[in-house]
Order: sequence, then structure tokens, then C-alpha cells
Amino acid sequence: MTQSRPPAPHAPARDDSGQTPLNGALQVPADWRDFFALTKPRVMSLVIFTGLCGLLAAPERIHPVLAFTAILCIAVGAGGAAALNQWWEADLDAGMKRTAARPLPQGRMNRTDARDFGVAISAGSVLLMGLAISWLAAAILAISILYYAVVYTVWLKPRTPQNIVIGGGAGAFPPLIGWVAATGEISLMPVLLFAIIFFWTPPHFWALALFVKSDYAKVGIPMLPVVAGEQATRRQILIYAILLLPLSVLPWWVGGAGSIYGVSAALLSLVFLALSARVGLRDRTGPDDTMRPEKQLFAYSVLYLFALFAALVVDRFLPL
Ligand code: HEM
Ligand SMILES: CC(C)=CCC/C(C)=C/CC/C(C)=C/COP(=O)(O)OP(=O)(O)O
Repeated sequence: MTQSRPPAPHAPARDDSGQTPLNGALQVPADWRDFFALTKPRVMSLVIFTGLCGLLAAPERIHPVLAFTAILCIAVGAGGAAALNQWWEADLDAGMKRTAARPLPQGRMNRTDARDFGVAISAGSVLLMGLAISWLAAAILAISILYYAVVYTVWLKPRTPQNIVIGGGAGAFPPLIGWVAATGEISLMPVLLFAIIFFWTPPHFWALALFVKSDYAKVGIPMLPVVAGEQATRRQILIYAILLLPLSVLPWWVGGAGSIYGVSAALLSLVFLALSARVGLRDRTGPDDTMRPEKQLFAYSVLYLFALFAALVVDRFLPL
């Protein structure tokens, strides 16, 4: 039977000692579900999927046990980085509707436990990747963890509206890591896969930022719609979607993928461009606007990346 947990009060102020949860006392001691939630499993599912596709699309095969270990390391490393992100941002998360139900703002976990968990599983994943797979893959995994947990979360996010453009590099590493785990080296194809996610990230995130703008404004995070306004954000979304179209077909153009991938990439990116144009060319919205085109673009962005990377793998095993 599922254990029922009492609703926790909305978290108030920051605990400066960093030793206790935000609302002073634990409401319910943390259990595995809280630690699991700390890894942002829904977001990381796509990170893991793109990492797996990078590994499967590579021209060399490794033993299934090693392949499983490599993907496990990517998953655990990404989860560790997500835990560190939430440890650092616990007070901000408490102030935003979208994030207030997370374990730390809800007082289900000590902040130090979240930090220690994040450090332990991040370090463990890098060490295992190095010992079992390769130190090059381990080094790239370590860079991506530090990129997300430190460069993006601590440095860029609170400082610049270009935070996710530069920070987008963090989420673009998994297919590169998967590829390097399989082949032991970096080549053009994994760099192209990195570039695709890098250019996909701004429309993915800014579509969401447009409809949760007030949350970010409330806690003082300088996301683009807050700082530059809605219209500028809409134009930027469109620009990145235009760039993504030729970029997504480049793996086929350079001969790194076949026509199943090429046709899929073109079709998927055309739909992405159409939805982005609907958002990008939209006039000002009023306060009661449902932001349906923005919500649809965000949902499609997730589907897009799943489908694009799935096409890459199908293409690899069913070349036409
Ligand atoms: C700097 C880069 C990125 C930022 C700032 C960002 C931000 C976000 C945010 C704020 C959400 C809403 C999540 C929530 O409310 O819990 C989200 C959802 C999501 N993101 Fe990203 N994202 C980024 C990159 C990526 C990357 C690289 C991937 C995967 C390759 C990814 C996959 C997802 C998925 C799958 C969801 C939907 C989760 C759900 O179904 O609830 N994101 N993203
Ligand atoms: C292997 C490895 C380390 C991969 C990195 C994974 C990854 C997808 C990084 C991108 C960042 C991400 C999910 C940001 C969420 O934004 P946020 O943290 O600003 O969102 P929030 O407001 O929901 O906390």
C-alpha cells in the first residue's frame, strides 16, 4: 500500500545555516522517493535517452554490460547534478509555484543530506565511468555535471538572460558521452549531436519561460522574458528554430546517418519551425491569455528530441 504523507506547508524563508530544511523542522523524514525526486527523473529521462542513442548510433559496439554501466553512469551523474542544483536553489524553488512541491522547499529533507547525496552520486558515477568504461568518457561526464551544477546553476542562471544559451551546453553532453563510451574517441558525428541539443535548448526552455515568466520575476531570476520582454523572447525562439532545421539534417548531409534519419529530421524540424513561428510571430498577449501555442511548443520540443534521436538509432539498425 502506498504510504500517505501529510501535506507540508509552503516553505517560507531561507535557512542560512544550510543545516536544516527551509521551514525549520522536517515534516516527514526523507525516504527514497524524495531522493529519487531530487534527481529530476522526468527531465533526466530525455538526458538518458539521448545518451543511450549516442551510444547505440556509434559505429562500434561494446559489451551490453558495459553499455548498461555507461548509461547508468550518465543517469546517476545527471541525477547528482540535479540534486546539487536543488540544494543550491532551495530558497528560490520555495518561491515559485512550479517548484514549491520539491522535497527541499517542502521540508522533507535536510539541505546537507541533499548536498551530500548529490556529491556522492556525482562522484560515484564519474569514478565508475572511468574505471569501467574510459577516462575520456568520465572526464566529459564530470565536465557536464560541473557545467550544470556550478557554471549554469551558481554562475550563469542568477546573472544573465543568456544563462540557458551558454548553460545549454550542460544538457548537450549526454549523446557525446554515450558515443565516446562506445568508441573511445570524439569525432564529427557526436559533436553534431551536441550542437543539435545546444540549439534546441533555447526554444525548449523559452517556450516554458514565457508561460511561467511571473514565477521567475517573483524570485528575481533574469530569464529572457523577464529581462528583455515577451516579444524579444519570441523572436529568439524563432531564430534558434530556423538554425535548428539545417543543423538537424547535417548528420545525414555529412554521411554520418542515412535517409531514414535525414527525412525524419527534416519533417520533425519543419513542424518545430512551424510551431516556433506561431509563437515567434505572435502579437502581445494579455494577462488572461492561455498561452496555448507556447505550451504546445514546449510539449513538442520534448517529443521532437525523443523522436529525432530514436530516428538516428532506427536508421543505424535499418539503413536504407
Ligand atoms: C539549460 C538547459 C535547460 C533548461 C534551463 C531546461 C529547463 C526545463 C524546465 C524548467 C523544465 C520544467 C521542469 C519542471 O517543471 O520540473 C523542463 C522540462 C523538461 N526538460 Fe528541460 N531544460 C534544459 C535542457 C534540457 C535538456 C538538454 C533536456 C534533455 C535532453 C531536457 C529535457 C526536459 C524534459 C524531458 C522536460 C519535461 C519534463 C516533464 O515531463 O515534466 N531539458 N526543462
Ligand atoms: C550528464 C548531465 C550532468 C546532464 C545535464 C542534464 C541537463 C538536462 C542539464 C540541463 C539543465 C536543466 C534540466 C535545467 C533545468 O533548469 P533549471 O535547473 O534552471 O530548472 P528548475 O527551475 O526547474 O530548477
